[in-house]
Amino acid sequence: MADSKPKLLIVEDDLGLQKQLKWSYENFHVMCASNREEAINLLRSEEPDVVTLDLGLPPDPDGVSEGFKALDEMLKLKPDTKIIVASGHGARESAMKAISAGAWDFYQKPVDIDELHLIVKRAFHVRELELQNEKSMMAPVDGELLLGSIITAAPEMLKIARTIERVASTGVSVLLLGASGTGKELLARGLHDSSDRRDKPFVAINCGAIPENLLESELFGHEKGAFTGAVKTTEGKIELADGGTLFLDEVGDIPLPLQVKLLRFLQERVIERIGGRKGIPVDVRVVCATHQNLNKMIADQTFRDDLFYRLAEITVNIPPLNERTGDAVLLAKHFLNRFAKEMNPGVKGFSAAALTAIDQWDWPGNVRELENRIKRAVIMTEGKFVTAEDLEFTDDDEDLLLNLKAAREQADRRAIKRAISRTEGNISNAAKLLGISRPTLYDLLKQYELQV
Ligand SMILES: Nc1ncnc2c1ncn2[C@@H]1O[C@H](COP(=O)(O)OP(=O)(O)OP(=O)(O)O)[C@@H](O)[C@H]1O
Repeated sequence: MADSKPKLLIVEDDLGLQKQLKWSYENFHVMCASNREEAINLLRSEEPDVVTLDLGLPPDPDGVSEGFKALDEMLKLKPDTKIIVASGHGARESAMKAISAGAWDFYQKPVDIDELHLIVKRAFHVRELELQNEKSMMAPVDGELLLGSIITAAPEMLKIARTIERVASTGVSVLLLGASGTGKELLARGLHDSSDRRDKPFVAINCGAIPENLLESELFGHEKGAFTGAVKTTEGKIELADGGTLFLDEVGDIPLPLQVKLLRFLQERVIERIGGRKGIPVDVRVVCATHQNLNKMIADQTFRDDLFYRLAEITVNIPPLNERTGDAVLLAKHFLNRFAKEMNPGVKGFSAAALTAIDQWDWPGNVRELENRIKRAVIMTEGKFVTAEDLEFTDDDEDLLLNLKAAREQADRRAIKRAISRTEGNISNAAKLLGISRPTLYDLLKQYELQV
């Protein structure tokens, strides 16, 4: 009968110990090998996820050469196998060497069955997380792709996408309101791509990034010789968008005199280049965005209300990333997938702690911040899994944690990590430093998915 229990391979030449170990693992499908050859055969045929490996195997039972050969061969055959090596008393050096050769963990002989049990269970647990992570990385995100390129599963965003789709083929002007990095430009492009103007240009201009004295020429263009430096006639963004969509980002930054000129264009649909004498008819759909409060600007008379009504026939409020349930993690996986493919193919996913941190972070810079953090982490990480440290969440951000439980967890994690690094990975001493028992420390390591 097929056994669906996780598979554990015990490589041990002491048959008495082999039997004793076999009996102690009821929850796993245990198989045993007494030498390297048997071990490799079982690895090939059974593909166990976790292996415990005694380094002292025949024909070199008192040395470590045969054990290291077995370790190397197994990792070459199946690199994701979690191999836990046993080292003789005082053989810390070979244990370290094994870790640097790719072993997952080590334990010291004589065997403490309970301790080994915890190490084995943790290895299975991590392997399972890796598998889940890999599976979700492979899953296509198309189901969550809206308007061609917007990734979301949050009901608020689904509603926005539906609104945009619905207004896309009408001619109405759309104003997108949202903080920086929330995806305003992406939505504007989505609107263009869903409209019947999709085969014509989509032209974006960030009105806040262009000095006031150049903005008019950027928008309306200029004739040769219109001003010093105007060496040739240049079309403005409005003209370049003819037939298509013009995206005016940070529209609240347009100075008042230019607001008048823009309003005139929207009424008459004709532009005049700077220094030009003839009107040029232009057919564009205008989509605007801003992070500013235009109603307040209207009250302060820094934004014209007649222009506002022209630009904002429909207003869409885009929520910040931290108000879109589940989206931070969804987007993080998407970006990791993309950047890993482009820049660091060895990266397979996030550690569980990193995912928790992503979920809890406030994301003041919204999707742009998320994208940048993930990109940096994928480039910098040294392992297969991006950790919370790789993402550079700093200490001052504690107050952004979700609740007291999360704050306690973070404090626990820090104290445990510190104790472990101070005792150079010695669990017994780390437990003493922390004033807890060794099994409690193992439980915590498991609970927080920390690696020694
Ligand atoms: N839902 C999303 N799915 C995938 N990528 C996204 C999403 N939202 C934003 N992005 C990406 O995040 C980055 C920032 O988005 P975008 O430039 O559209 O934001 P914005 O609100 O226009 O920012 P700003 O106001 O600062 O100009 C872009 O690289 C964009 O592709």
